Formats: sequence, structure tokens, C-alpha cells
Amino acid sequence: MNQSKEQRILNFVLQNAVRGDPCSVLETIDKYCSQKEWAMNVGDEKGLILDKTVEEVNPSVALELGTYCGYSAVRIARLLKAGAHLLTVEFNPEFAAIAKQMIEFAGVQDKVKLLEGPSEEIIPQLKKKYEVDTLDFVFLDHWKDKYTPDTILLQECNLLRKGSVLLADNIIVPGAPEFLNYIRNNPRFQCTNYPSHLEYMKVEDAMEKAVFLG
Ligand SMILES: C[C@H](C[C@H]1O[C@@H](n2cnc3c(N)ncnc32)[C@H](O)[C@@H]1O)NC(=O)c1cc(-c2ccc(F)cc2)cc(O)c1O
Ligand SMILES: [Mg+2]
Repeated sequence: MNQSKEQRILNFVLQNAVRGDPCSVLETIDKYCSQKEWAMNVGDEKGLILDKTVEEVNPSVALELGTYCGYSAVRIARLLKAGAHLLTVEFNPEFAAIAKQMIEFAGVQDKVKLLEGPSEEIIPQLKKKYEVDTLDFVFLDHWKDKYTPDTILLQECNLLRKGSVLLADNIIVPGAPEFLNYIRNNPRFQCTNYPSHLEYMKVEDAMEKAVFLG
């Protein structure tokens, strides 16, 4: 049975990146996806915005919705301080299996917990089952029409505290218009827009940062 694109990306990393070196894994994925096959990783340009936000927040507990191949999980985990960890949620079992291997090859598996299942089921389990108190940082990168319901769910589950930072990918492409409307008109969030480009393309995209005001 011929391989999936995601399996080809993983194989290219296993054959060309340096085991245990997260930067090498990120560079190798970016090389493959810009030169050979496009894929929906946050990529190197928007990745810099993600880096700066993670460094600014310096989270102890971070959540990512939409792991895909694990590119942004590796990107976030490589910046986490000792004792900090990332919970990343992916509901497609094939993608989750690829991401698990990507995270382990990069050597960040001790900082990342990959949770397989839909975000709407996992978010309500974070406190009791995954011993989360509150989240310092949330990266929204899953189905774009899930950004709003899951942001509401995070609040209902008391997972946000004053100063929790949300960062959402793909504000322009594929676009998250209802999320933008919700979050920018919600007095409990302070929003900042970061214009950028769609990963590996000259197409305009943007990220939106939203700080929860409590
Ligand atoms: C949605 C995907 C990312 C992943 O999210 C998982 N997922 C979903 N819903 C849930 C859930 N409810 N719970 C857990 N996981 C969940 C899924 O299985 C994918 O692996 N991301 C995108 O679709 C995406 C698409 C584009 C894009 C841009 C231009 C084009 F012409 C075509 C595509 C760019 C991007 O930057 C993306 O991020
Ligand atoms: Mg994305």
C-alpha cells in the first residue's frame, strides 16, 4: 500500500535529520515541505511568531490543539524550561502515530504528552485525568471552526487564568472568521494580530494572540 505524505515526511526526517536535535528536525521538515511536498505545518515564518510568544509566556503547562505531524509540538517543546510540559491533541490516529515518532526522534518526548482524540472530549478531561490546574499557553491549530467552541469550552472548564495566552494559526487561510469575531468582541480577551504568510507559500496569512484577562 503506497505511503502517505505524512509517512514520507517522517521518513525524510529519520534519514536526514540529527536524532535528538529538535532544530535539525524542524529544518528538515521545512526543507521537505518547501521543496518536495507542501504540508500544513506552521512552518518557519509563522514558527518564529510561535517561538517569540512561547519565549514571552515561558509556560509551565502548554496545550496544543491539532498536532498533525508534530512540527509545532517539537517547536514548542524545544523552548520549554525544565519541568514544563506540552499536552498536544490529535484525533487522526495515522497523524498521531507519525507525530509520536517525530517527537521521539527529536528527543523532546519527556516534555510532550500526545493525547489521541477529539479536543472537545479531551479538554473536559484535562483537570481530573491529566492533572492540569490551569493552562499558561494554548496553540490553536486544529479545524478552524473548532477554535471558538473550544475557547468557550476552555473557559467553562476553568482552564484559563488571568494572563493565559492563546495563539491561533490560520486567521486568513483557511481562515477563522467566526473565531476572530468572537475573540475580538469579547472584553475578557486582549487581542493582537500578527500578519505573516501561509507556510511555504507567498499567500498572506496571520496569527492572532489573545490574552485572557480573567
Ligand atoms: C486541522 C489541521 C491540523 C490537524 O488538526 C487535527 N484536528 C482537527 N480537528 C481536531 C479536533 N477536534 N481534535 C483534535 N485534532 C483535530 C487534524 O487531524 C489535523 O491533523 N490543520 C489544517 O487543516 C490546516 C490547513 C491549512 C491549509 C491552508 C491552505 C490550503 F489550501 C489547505 C490547507 C493550513 C494550516 O496551517 C492548517 O493548520
Ligand atoms: Mg495551521
